Amino acid sequence: MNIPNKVAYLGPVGTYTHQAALNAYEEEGFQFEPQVEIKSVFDAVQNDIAIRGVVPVENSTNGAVMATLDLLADIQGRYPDIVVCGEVYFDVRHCLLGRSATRTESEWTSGRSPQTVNDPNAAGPKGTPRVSIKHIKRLYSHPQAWGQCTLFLDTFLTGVERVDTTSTSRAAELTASDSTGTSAAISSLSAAHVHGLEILAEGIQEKNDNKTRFFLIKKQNAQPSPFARPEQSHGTKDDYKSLVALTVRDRPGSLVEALAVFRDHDINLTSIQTRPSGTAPWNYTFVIEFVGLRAVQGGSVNRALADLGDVVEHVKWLGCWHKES
Ligand SMILES: O=C(O)C(=O)C[C@]1(C(=O)O)C=C[C@@H](O)C=C1
Repeated sequence: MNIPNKVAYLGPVGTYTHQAALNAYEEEGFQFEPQVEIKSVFDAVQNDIAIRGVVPVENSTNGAVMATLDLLADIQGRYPDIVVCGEVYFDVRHCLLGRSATRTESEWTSGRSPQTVNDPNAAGPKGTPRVSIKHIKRLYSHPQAWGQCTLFLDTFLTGVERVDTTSTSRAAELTASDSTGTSAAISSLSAAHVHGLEILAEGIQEKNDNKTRFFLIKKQNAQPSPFARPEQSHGTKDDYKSLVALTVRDRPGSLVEALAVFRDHDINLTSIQTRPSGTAPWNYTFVIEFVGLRAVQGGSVNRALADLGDVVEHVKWLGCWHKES
């Protein structure tokens, strides 16, 4: 029998999402399938190519990952079955990866590492380049990473062209393919190894406690997988979080009415993100996360969902999961 056991993640190998996916599922015998963009992870899960997906949703320094919120809110109805079934927090420690100016072209192509890479004494103060980076003319990274490294970029790489990439590991891949050695990527230690790049600077993110939260997604009502741990088998309802996306009617007080439903059912909200709904200019979708577990029948979450149905224009259930912090 062909048992689906694939986990789709934002690739290529070496992204932070890949590392989060390994943390979540490595022990369970899954196969890991890199995807080019966050949307492709949703496509793979919706189309049964993968049984689980892993996507970034929020960074502690730079805020929400808009692409993920928009795909979850799914205004075009392309992902009707996708729900969140878990979360993973991952410490994000960015590096500047590239080639040092002192290396000759033949050293770059032979893959020989210069001393700076493995020399523990080579690192200067936190975030300071280990070698001269004056030769860097182009920087690649995922847009989320720019906002996590503002101080480093403003201090050492001001005025250098920035090119957005679909992920930080893709940024490292593009840097590795630049034979002039004048490109650099903001990426991970793991991507440095995967793409054979030097670590020009390490720990260049603004905050020491920089973390990204990732969502684990699946299809609602998917058959339980023999590979996945049961997701809702432990703790009380306060150990779970739930997610909905809603649009309210265009009239005074409509958002207040929606929020009052959560209060009336004693439900504690943990975040509200606002996104353009896509239906008309200045019309918004609210992605709302709260403490609570949705029971099969009854319970405060089901009662709140029923009441929300009476006061909002549209509400989409987006899943519940055991909270990890
Ligand atoms: O590009 C990666 O490596 C990713 O996994 C994506 C992502 C994100 O979108 O937030 C994940 C962690 C970091 O915050 C930067 C980028």
